[in-house]
Amino acid sequence: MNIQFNQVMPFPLASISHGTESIWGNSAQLETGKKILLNASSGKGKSTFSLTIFGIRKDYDGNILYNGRDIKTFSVDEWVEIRQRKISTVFQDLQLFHKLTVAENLLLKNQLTGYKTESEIKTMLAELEIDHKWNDPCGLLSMGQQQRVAIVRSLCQPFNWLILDEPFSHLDERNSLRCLSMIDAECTRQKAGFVLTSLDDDNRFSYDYELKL
Ligand SMILES: Nc1ncnc2c1ncn2[C@@H]1O[C@H](COP(=O)(O)OP(=O)(O)OP(=O)(O)O)[C@@H](O)[C@H]1O
Repeated sequence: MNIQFNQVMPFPLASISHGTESIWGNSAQLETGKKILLNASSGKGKSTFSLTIFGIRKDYDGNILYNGRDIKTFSVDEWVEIRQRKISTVFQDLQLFHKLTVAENLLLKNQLTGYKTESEIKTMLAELEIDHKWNDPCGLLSMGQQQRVAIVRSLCQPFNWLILDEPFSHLDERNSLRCLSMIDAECTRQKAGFVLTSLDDDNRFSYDYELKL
């Protein structure tokens, strides 16, 4: 699924200056299957980008097209289908249910499409060294552990695009690399692309290209 940004300018960002390379106010293409770094300093709109592309924020001029269709024209049912099968996300606030256990958070998501088996989900947790938290409420996990749960949850569905908003901000280098490798493997398996937003350049991975805000 191609995603096209045409002269998109979120209202809160209209009054600050953006470089000629910025997505904001220009044209930009997210090409099917590409692995993209979106690098921008604090306050330039990384979270705004993630919420806008997912149809949660609509306060912008210009338009965003999925395969040529303006996302502002999608019905509620179409958004349900897109969010279950086309685009997966890890937002900065993670959006985990704090009172539910790790198992409940993951299985609740997974049962929408039955994409993974329980054993596959446990294997992913084990690879990220949080399988021992299976029965613990998410609210009692450290922020880095919660980030890892949210990353695993984002992989428990089919998708064409994975949007990750600063997903490693609480993770050490070793865990960041493990997560990156898991994300890369799942995207490759699904022939999907991802956009990973970051405050800095990231030389740990060979991204297909970089976008700026
Ligand atoms: N819902 C909103 N209504 C009005 N202004 C907003 C809204 N959300 C964000 N902003 C403003 O838009 C600008 C960009 O915010 P955003 O959170 O997208 O930046 P960011 O690049 O993700 O920042 P950080 O790296 O610090 O997380 C900020 O000035 C913020 O105050």
